[in-house]
Amino acid sequence: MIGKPFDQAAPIIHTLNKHGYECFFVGGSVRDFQLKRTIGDVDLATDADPHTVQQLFKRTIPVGIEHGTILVLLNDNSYEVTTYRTEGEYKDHRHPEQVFFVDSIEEDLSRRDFTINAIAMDLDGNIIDPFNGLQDLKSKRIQTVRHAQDRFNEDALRMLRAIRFSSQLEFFIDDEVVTAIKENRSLLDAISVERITVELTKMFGGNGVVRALEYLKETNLYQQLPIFRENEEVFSQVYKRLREPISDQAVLIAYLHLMEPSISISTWCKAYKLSNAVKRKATIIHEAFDQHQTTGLTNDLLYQLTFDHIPSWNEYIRLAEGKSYDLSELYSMFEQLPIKQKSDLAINGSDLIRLFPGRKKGKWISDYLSELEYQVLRQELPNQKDEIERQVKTWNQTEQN
Ligand SMILES: Nc1ccn([C@@H]2O[C@H](COP(=O)(O)OP(=O)(O)OP(=O)(O)O)[C@@H](O)[C@H]2O)c(=O)n1
Repeated sequence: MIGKPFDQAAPIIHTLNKHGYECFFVGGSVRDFQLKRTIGDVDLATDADPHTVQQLFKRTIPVGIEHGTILVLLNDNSYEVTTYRTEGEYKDHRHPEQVFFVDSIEEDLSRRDFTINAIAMDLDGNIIDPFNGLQDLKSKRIQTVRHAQDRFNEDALRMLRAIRFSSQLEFFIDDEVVTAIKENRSLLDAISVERITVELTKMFGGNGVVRALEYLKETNLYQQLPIFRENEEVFSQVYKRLREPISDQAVLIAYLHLMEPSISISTWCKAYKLSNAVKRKATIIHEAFDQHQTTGLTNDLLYQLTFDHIPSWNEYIRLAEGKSYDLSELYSMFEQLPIKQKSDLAINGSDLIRLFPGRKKGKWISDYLSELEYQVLRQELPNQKDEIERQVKTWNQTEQN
């Protein structure tokens, strides 16, 4: 028994063991467990071949069967179960031409990127750690498994991953690794923008983002990144001014656009293949800034900022810091809001159902609640239960007439 996410996956290990196979937890979940961080996906490695894994479990999806990975569905969770493997020649610094299944967990661990990601753990919490990843976790060091140059030649994204982990975990990167990034940075050109975007998003959202920017500069890796590549000045602005993590993609894009207004939100979104939803949200945030600067926030924007579009006011305020708005004004605006989150509304879904016993549950409940939040936020309606109930009853009557 080592804790919830692992214990939930225990039946997979038990089943494989019962049939004579090994199976261990590997990768990020083991790393994060050792660091007492929140654990994301739990991945497993086994010596059973992918077809055996498919046969042993009722619900499976062959998500990456050619690389030995089967997704096993268990209760409400899913787990990647990958057969021990090494990777053959890489033809393009992205994908191994072929993978070879191997017999031991140690060999499997030896193909992984960093020592801190090359630790395996069993159900009792026993560790297999041939590359001293635990020691590196203690010394907060990012070091590749064996030679950095080889690791980056296999998958160039690992250069960005090193810097992303330095941000998320607030670790330093080993000198040999920094040098290898400097020397091999052009390999990143082979990597798809989508994969780069995933890493950059995690990097900018990490507590060590300032340190990550230092590494991007020291290694010149930023020169391989869309837009920064062609606009050195944009990178120097961000490098000089960004002091806090920004975890939301839209806030980040709005921020980058603020740094250099001549590069539009849609240019950023196109270059990093971000969705239209991110683009819309970034545009709203930007409008909020502009309006705030000239006329103060309108009620509509205030509503959007509070409930729909900004994950937290703190990020908005941080963004404003970059433009030196009067922050005390923003704070006091927030303090004065009659409701600061949805649950502050004096009425909830159950109250609405109780008010209209004959009415079937449905979308009308969330529609009513949204409209009420909006009116209360705009101070058109006081946040008092009796007043709100009176208002709702009038809507109901109008609908019935
Ligand atoms: N380019 C890569 C990507 C992944 N891995 C290995 O595959 C594991 C799982 O990768 P992934 O899920 O991408 O990252 P995590 O390390 O799990 O980190 P996170 O979940 O925080 O993104 C890593 O720990 C590492 O052992 C690797 O060696 N090289």
